[in-house]
Amino acid sequence: MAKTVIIGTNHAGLAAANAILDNSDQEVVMIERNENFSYLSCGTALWVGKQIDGVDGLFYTNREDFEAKGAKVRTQTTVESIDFDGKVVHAITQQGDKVEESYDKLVLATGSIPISPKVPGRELENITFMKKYEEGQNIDQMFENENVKNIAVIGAGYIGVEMAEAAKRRNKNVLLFDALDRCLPNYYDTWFTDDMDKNLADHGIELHYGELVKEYKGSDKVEQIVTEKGEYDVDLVINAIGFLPNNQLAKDHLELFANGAYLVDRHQQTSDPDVYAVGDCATVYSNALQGTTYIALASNALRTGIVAGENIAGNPVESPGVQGSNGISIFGHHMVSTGYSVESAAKFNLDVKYTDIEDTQKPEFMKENDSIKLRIVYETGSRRIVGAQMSSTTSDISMAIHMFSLAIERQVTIDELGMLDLFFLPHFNQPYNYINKAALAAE
Ligand SMILES: Cc1cc2nc3c(=O)[nH]c(=O)nc-3n(C[C@H](O)[C@H](O)[C@H](O)COP(=O)(O)OP(=O)(O)OC[C@H]3O[C@@H](n4cnc5c(N)ncnc54)[C@H](O)[C@@H]3O)c2cc1C
Ligand SMILES: NC(=O)C1=CN([C@@H]2O[C@H](COP(=O)(O)OP(=O)(O)OC[C@H]3O[C@@H](n4cnc5c(N)ncnc54)[C@H](O)[C@@H]3O)[C@@H](O)[C@H]2O)C=CC1
Repeated sequence: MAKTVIIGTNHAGLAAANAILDNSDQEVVMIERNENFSYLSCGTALWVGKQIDGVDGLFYTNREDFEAKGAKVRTQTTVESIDFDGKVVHAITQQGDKVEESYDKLVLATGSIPISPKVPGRELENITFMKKYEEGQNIDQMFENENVKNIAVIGAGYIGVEMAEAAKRRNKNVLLFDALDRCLPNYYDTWFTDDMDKNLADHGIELHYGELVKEYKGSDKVEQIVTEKGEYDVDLVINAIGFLPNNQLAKDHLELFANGAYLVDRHQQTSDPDVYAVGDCATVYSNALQGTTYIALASNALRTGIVAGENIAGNPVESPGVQGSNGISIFGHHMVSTGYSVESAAKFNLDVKYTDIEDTQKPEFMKENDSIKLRIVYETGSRRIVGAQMSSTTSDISMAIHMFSLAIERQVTIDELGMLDLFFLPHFNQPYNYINKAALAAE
């Protein structure tokens, strides 16, 4: 019987395991360093910000679910090395016992690692990342402590903005830092981030943009951070300046992308045909870019896991590629985006134009009505849609961004979108939907 070993059993590894176990009778061995399975870190800010009742719902499966399907599950076991010629994985348990597993196919699902700022004083206590469940527990306890008053969040990306909101909801003084001059610069244009920055400031979060941390000071625990512009008293620092792929085990054996991610094809196969890579440790194919890139998202982890698992199970499945669709909701202000913003398109050398609309969602006579901002980004020559960004106080916009994701995948042009049949009912939208209106107004 063919045997597959999966290293790392968070979202990507679990999706791959399910796909193999559900579609074949292969032997599957799952190896995971942590004790827990399937921690949805995306719910951390909701949990530590006390918007949901506790952490329990943030785990969606457990080892028993996989053992019931016939998998051998090794938790609290760390893979130390892989013999790619002999096809053997070498691991060590928490008790120090050496473990070996041979394989026919190997799935690398080792995820990502938060980037560590190389700043003096980084070894001090009360400086943390926010990725693992244990880090969430630690932050939750720190928030509970009344002596912990001042929180510095470094990086105003997705994790940083969400953690800033969570800390504020726990009545802390929050200082949010970013190297660039605004929040969420990787996902949205200024037209959107200006609103989010106002939202953050209106809720009492101190914004320190364009301000790099140079040093952490303190005796045992961090007490101050020093930037180019000043010195601030802090009791807790949360570092959130991005992820790097965790390529430790195979970086010397496999072909890598520019940032070190395992380079994979549309079947999730690496440069070694018996080795697949999925989730945050691997590249993705971007339909907006029409090329390979790196986007660390749980949604990508799940889909890439399924693709690898199906292929290993014997069903040749090709990934349709991704758009990097994402969303954020802070103090009731929702923003969603897919593909590229105008700024990020420039970084990837895409020549684009854009069309904007600011409108109410429904006809004016409707009582409950939210305003909506929409920007559609399209390629100058081909006119295919390569991105969209939306913001509103209604979460309905999330459904619209899904349509833009499909439009990018299917290479729909801005002109085709203008005449797209979008229904009208006052409860939902206007006779001329804002999407049609924006597309028709395109240059
Ligand atoms: C706070 C936070 C909020 C987020 N919110 C969202 C969101 O709202 N939406 C979204 O799409 N994405 C979100 N993300 C990103 C998302 O969590 C990641 O993209 C996703 O976890 C990637 O899944 P993965 O399985 O590829 O990797 P990981 O989740 O990194 O899991 C990798 C696993 O491999 C194990 N492992 C690594 N090396 C070894 C080894 N040598 N031996 C054994 N085991 C090993 C690790 O212990 C880990 O369990 C968020 C991330 C964070 C941190
Ligand atoms: N809602 C969602 O979909 C969420 C997704 N995620 C994903 O998890 C991954 C990691 O998230 P983040 O760490 O927030 O990365 P990020 O890429 O979203 O943001 C990192 C931020 O740090 C800033 N930065 C970089 N170096 C810096 C430095 N030295 N000093 C100060 N600022 C610096 C960048 O300008 C950027 O704004 C991302 O891929 C993200 O998309 C995370 C949370 C929520």
